[in-house]
Amino acid sequence: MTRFSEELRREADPIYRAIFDHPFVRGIADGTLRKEQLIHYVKQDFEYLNAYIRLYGIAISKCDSRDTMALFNEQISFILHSETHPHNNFCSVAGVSYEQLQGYPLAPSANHYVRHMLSVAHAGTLEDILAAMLPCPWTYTEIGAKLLAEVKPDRSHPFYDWMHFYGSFEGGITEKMRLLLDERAESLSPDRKKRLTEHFVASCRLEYMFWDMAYTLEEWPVSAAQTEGAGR
Ligand SMILES: Cc1ncc(CN)c(N)n1
Repeated sequence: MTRFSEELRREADPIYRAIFDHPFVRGIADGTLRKEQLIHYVKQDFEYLNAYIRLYGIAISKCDSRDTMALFNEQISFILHSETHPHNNFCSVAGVSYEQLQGYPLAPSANHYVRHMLSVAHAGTLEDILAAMLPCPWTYTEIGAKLLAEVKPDRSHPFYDWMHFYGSFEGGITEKMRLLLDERAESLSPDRKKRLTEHFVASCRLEYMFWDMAYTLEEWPVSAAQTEGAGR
């Protein structure tokens, strides 16, 4: 029997392929990204990952098993203590400190992505949350694996650390989230599965837009009079 998550992946395949071909991802492969693009990405991704930690918090509040609570708790630690490495890789190539890039407001596409996941999480069940959160690790796992296989970077490549970090995700959190979702999807109606597919596809589209936002240095077209706070 085809896994439900396999059906999701198939549905979103054109979006995955567009992400692999996106100029930001190609720029990681060939090391040609500009300093401003790396800086914009890190500013936005720092806030995005803060929101992702909050999503795990909401997911924990909707869990019925200790094992799943423990998994989400571990993932919060992973973001706090390990997912800083790829950010530090971009910062060192851009020649800026990580601390300088923290606390900025979310740009339109990043804001859209975060709002999408948070609204699904607040209104939905654990399977709604898993469907909306899954493209985050899944697309990066595939990008990392593809870039490692294609570029075979040596230590002199500026994004060696980034590629190795995400290229070694395989079988980790993506597979664990898929198993949780597949297990729960077995008892769901076709209408509920359709809804989960919509959450998943929307997050895949927003992954694409996040790369585009970083590449084009997307900002709000008009600024506000007051100093804006972080992307909460
Ligand atoms: C936008 C985004 N998507 C996914 C990942 C990988 N956790 C990330 N750091 N940022």
